[in-house]
Amino acid sequence: MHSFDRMGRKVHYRLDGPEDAPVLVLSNSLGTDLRVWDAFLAALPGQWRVLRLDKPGHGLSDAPAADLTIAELAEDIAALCDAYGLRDLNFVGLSIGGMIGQELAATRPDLMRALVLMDTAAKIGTPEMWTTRINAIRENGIVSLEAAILERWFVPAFRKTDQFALWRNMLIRTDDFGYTACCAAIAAADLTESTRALTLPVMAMAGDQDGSTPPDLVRATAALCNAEFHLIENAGHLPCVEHPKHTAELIAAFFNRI
Ligand SMILES: O=C(O)CC1=CCC(=O)O1
Repeated sequence: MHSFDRMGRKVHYRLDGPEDAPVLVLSNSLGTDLRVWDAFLAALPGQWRVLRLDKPGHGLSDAPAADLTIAELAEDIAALCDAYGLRDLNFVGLSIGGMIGQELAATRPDLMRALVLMDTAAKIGTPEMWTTRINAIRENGIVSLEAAILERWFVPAFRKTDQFALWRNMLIRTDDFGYTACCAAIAAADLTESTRALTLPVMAMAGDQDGSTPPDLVRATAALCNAEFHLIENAGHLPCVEHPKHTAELIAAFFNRI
């Protein structure tokens, strides 16, 4: 368990695996912490030096003092990579984590080797949609939206498993301000032009039942940067949780092939 200081707030991160292994960076979605990758990592073929971190107000990281931007969230990762001398990143970004990956690929191409966009897009939703969500959370807390969020995250069969209650706990224990600060970052971001200009290898995937970033939205972002696209069947917004083995094998094969 480690932390580093960024603009007066502590960022929780983990760096695991052999120092000489290829570097894998895993960037989480809104309302999840770095445990969203646990089953995926257990199923991942090969050896990797794995960096994971909690966004502000998520997991064990301090909440931010103000709204965030995707650029600031990307700088958190870049600062950590610079501090450790991590280069040639194989980056997997889930949802807002994928926006952070697109931003990093555009602004710090010296760091990046390849990018996987998991259930994400160059632009997610509309500013009005995010403002509605932010206001609802400010008034009534994240608990007031949990049912709708969890329906987008998981398919009905997964919502009947024992695990489901634990993922719900992760979501509702997210700091309300940390969550809305990240919503504000998504609301303000349109990465279409910078993603269109990317030249690194990109693979995209989406759960067939993802209610947050539906397959057609992810396909459209994949088309911007000539990414191959994979549809994950019987999956919602978090296919690394619902199908850890399948997604881990697809991603390892991509990083090993390019
Ligand atoms: O709709 C949700 O809550 C899921 C989501 C959208 C962006 C993100 O990171 O997660």
